[in-house]
Amino acid sequence: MSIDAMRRVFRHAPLTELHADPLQQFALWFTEAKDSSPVDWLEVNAMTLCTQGLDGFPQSRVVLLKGLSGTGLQFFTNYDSQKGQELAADPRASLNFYWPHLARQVRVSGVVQKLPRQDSEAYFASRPRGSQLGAWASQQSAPIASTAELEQALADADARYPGEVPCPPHWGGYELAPQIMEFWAGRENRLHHRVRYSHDGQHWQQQWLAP
Ligand SMILES: Cc1cc2nc3c(=O)[nH]c(=O)nc-3n(C[C@H](O)[C@H](O)[C@H](O)COP(=O)(O)O)c2cc1C
Ligand SMILES: Cc1ncc(COP(=O)(O)O)c(C=O)c1O
Repeated sequence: MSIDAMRRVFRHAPLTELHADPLQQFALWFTEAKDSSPVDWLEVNAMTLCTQGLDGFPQSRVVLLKGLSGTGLQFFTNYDSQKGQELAADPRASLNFYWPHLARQVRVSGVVQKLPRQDSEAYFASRPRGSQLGAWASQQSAPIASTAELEQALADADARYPGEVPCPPHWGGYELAPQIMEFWAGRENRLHHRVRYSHDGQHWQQQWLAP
């Protein structure tokens, strides 16, 4: 099939009975996405994180949602990475989830803050040893001469930490506290349902948008 002929007709559930709190609405949709996933390789917690590049160009990449609190969405990364440097310069960011099996999209924008150190350390301690060593071995986003360099750095970290692997100081989590969240449900004739929540400083307001 040619690229231009590729399209799906969405016949999924309409948007109804939205929770007053968008993070609670998100939790409901996330559970549905997880529980209805048709294949085990679909990472329903994968989300596109968009930041403002230091040169002004938007930058995006996929990260994994690793926690949901009453105040925001959490992910973990290298604080010295490109995204880490961008978030240090401008903490405003957006997240996007697309769950194709439900024809649902969630769009979030807000401000990130680093998680408390003990939360990052606790999450790091739960990761497999190989991933922990990888966090020491990789200066994420820095140029490298070859992948052999990475393998050597992994072996060095393995030798340095024969027991427990500590959380690198440059590694940890962020929480994005939403200011705007949009819930999108794919519908027939491209007349999708969209509801945008925005926070007026005190309350969440809901607004339907044209698709
Ligand atoms: C499915 C998937 C999940 C990923 N999850 C993470 C993650 O949680 N944290 C992370 O640092 N990188 C993750 N990555 C790698 C990032 O997409 C990205 O390549 C890396 O963080 C470097 O981005 P940066 O140079 O913009 O900082 C993931 C990639 C994919 C495809
Ligand atoms: C480089 C990197 N860091 C962190 C993560 C977050 O996931 P985990 O903590 O499960 O490895 C990922 C996931 O793909 C990743 O690629």
